[in-house]
Amino acid sequence: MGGSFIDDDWESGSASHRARTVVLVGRTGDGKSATGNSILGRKAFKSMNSPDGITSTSELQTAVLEDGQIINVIDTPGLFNKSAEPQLVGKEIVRCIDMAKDGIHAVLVVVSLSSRISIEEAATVETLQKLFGDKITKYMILVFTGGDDFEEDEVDFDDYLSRSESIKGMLEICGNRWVLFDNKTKNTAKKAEQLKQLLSLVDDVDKKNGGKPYTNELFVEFQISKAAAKLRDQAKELNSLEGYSKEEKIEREVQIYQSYEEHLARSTDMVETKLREAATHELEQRLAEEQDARLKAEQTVRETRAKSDNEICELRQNLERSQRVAEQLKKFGKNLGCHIM
Ligand SMILES: Nc1nc2c(ncn2[C@@H]2O[C@H](COP(=O)(O)OP(=O)(O)OP(=O)(O)O)[C@@H](O)[C@H]2O)c(=O)[nH]1
Repeated sequence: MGGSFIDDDWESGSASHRARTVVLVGRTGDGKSATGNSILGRKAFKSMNSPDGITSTSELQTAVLEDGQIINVIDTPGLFNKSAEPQLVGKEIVRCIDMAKDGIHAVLVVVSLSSRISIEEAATVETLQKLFGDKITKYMILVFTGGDDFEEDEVDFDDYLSRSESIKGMLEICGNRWVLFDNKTKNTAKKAEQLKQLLSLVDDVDKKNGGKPYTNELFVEFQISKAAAKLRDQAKELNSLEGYSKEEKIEREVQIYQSYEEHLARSTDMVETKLREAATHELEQRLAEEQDARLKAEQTVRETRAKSDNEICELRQNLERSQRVAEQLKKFGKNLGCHIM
């Protein structure tokens, strides 16, 4: 795991040499690790091509780009897969926050074009929004992987984007910031161009957010737990301090350790609670949609039944009318002396 490389230029706002941290999120297998490797210019993250390629825990890697910019890239497991356990997701998010330390400059939502873009991809964006608030959407950039497949099929990409309701929804949330990536290309000019486009979007995000990376109360809570961790480490030095009894040193060490554990547990609890709220909200929303659909279906059945009742009634009236006419005709025929069936 690397660190965050904030240097002196950071405060003065010089974009050229300050470190920026981007986080890759998305469904398992959508190309997060491959995109991370394209950004870093080396095979730093294991991609699915390798036998143990499924990312199981978040990882940070750093690169110095050609123009001297330092970029920290955090690769994450499929945090928002439907099967993901909230408890594990909570721990992973806390781990990410630990790695991002000073905040996140952009959230790269990776979406593969080779699989059908589904509700699950849209859910990634929505869950992030529910978990971290609307503010996070100002940092989001959609990265579509599988650009090579698109070129082969000669499909117009803008047209493709406008045809999918899921994509349109995601684009709207992400402020229409997107880039198409081909992680398979060997063409150096193409590699450089797609990276340039992505970094330019990161620049836009940075400017729009006044150069402030994303942080929230979780980061604050985590910073406190980090401070407590520092104290815990310092506690080891207590032994060398003069003027304290052995009991006092042990008591202080226990206090410091507990403080660290409590803050860490609080950060994890906060994430878990938020995740559960998001899941409950989603469930409630789905139930409401289902109820709505059921009510509409019942209404349609009622209307259809009422319509058919009317039709039956009308048919019956027509039949009675025809019978009456037939009776009259019969009488009329008798009067005339001919036989009508
Ligand atoms: N053709 C093509 N394949 C890609 C592209 N990007 C990624 N892939 C492939 O998609 C598969 C999944 O890529 P990964 O980078 O491992 O996906 P991931 O999202 O990191 O998956 P996890 O680590 O399991 O969460 C691999 O076989 C990649 O080679 C791309 O732009 N084009």
